[in-house]
Amino acid sequence: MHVHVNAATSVDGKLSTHRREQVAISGDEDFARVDRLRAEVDAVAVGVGTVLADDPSLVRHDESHREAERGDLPPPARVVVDSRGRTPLDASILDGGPTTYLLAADALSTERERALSGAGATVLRTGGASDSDRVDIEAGLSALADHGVERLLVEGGGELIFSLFDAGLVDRLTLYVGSMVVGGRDAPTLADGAGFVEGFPALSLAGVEQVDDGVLLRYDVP
Ligand SMILES: NC(=O)c1ccc[n+]([C@@H]2O[C@H](COP(=O)([O-])OP(=O)(O)OC[C@H]3O[C@@H](n4cnc5c(N)ncnc54)[C@H](OP(=O)(O)O)[C@@H]3O)[C@@H](O)[C@H]2O)c1
Ligand SMILES: Nc1nc(=O)c(N)c(NC[C@H](O)[C@H](O)[C@H](O)COP(=O)(O)O)[nH]1
Repeated sequence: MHVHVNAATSVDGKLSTHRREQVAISGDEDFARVDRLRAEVDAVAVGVGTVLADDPSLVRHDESHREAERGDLPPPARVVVDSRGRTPLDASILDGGPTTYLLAADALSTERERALSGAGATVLRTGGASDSDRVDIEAGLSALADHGVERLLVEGGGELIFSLFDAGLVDRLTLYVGSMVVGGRDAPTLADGAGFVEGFPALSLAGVEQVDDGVLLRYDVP
């Protein structure tokens, strides 16, 4: 599976405020670029932290490119990495649009699984990671591959992005750096989790361009 991570940070590397409230870091041009990226993939994923903070729908907003970019392909599926089923039953991601896969661990109760399935989620239990109750991310991506997902766009947040780097599963990173300072030692950053102390993932810079009043950085991950 090809995994493309896309996110937007402030110049000080923050994804949002210390209150974990969504900040529009991208401008119109960058949000339109993300919309086009969604057209190139089979599924768009976030962690449940992002669902709880931002309530994204992860659908394409501008369908005008769809014919040229996706042909007859169905709209991209949505994915939430959500060990215990914390996704609210009325979340926008469960709006009855494209398929929404919920990658869950053993910590998901059968009662909550039933409720989420009833609300429209396709629950894929992938077991727990060996060191936590969380979703085993490698097993989760394999389960998605079994459902035909070959190209995955991950839109955050920092916990999920760290786990993907930690597991060596990121193929490409596009990072929009908006010209603002958010600050806050507890504000989410591009890669949170436990952090690395050695074996830092090395990226290969593949492009730099100005978008809106910020900078778009493109990296390949060798
Ligand atoms: N600027 C941007 O581009 C951007 C993009 C996205 C989000 N955001 C911001 O980022 C914040 C949310 O980020 P976040 O880091 O808190 O949340 P996140 O990465 O979206 O979700 C993290 C949660 O996913 C679940 N999870 C399950 N298995 C996991 C695994 N193997 N690895 C990592 N997580 C796993 C965990 O909850 P359980 O243990 O309950 O399963 C974990 O707490 C919000 O403030 C949002 O506004 C900004
Ligand atoms: N590219 C980008 N720039 C930002 O400034 C920002 N705050 C996000 N945040 C990611 C957000 O949490 C969601 O993943 C979707 O970008 C919103 O999804 P909708 O289109 O509302 O469904 N993403």
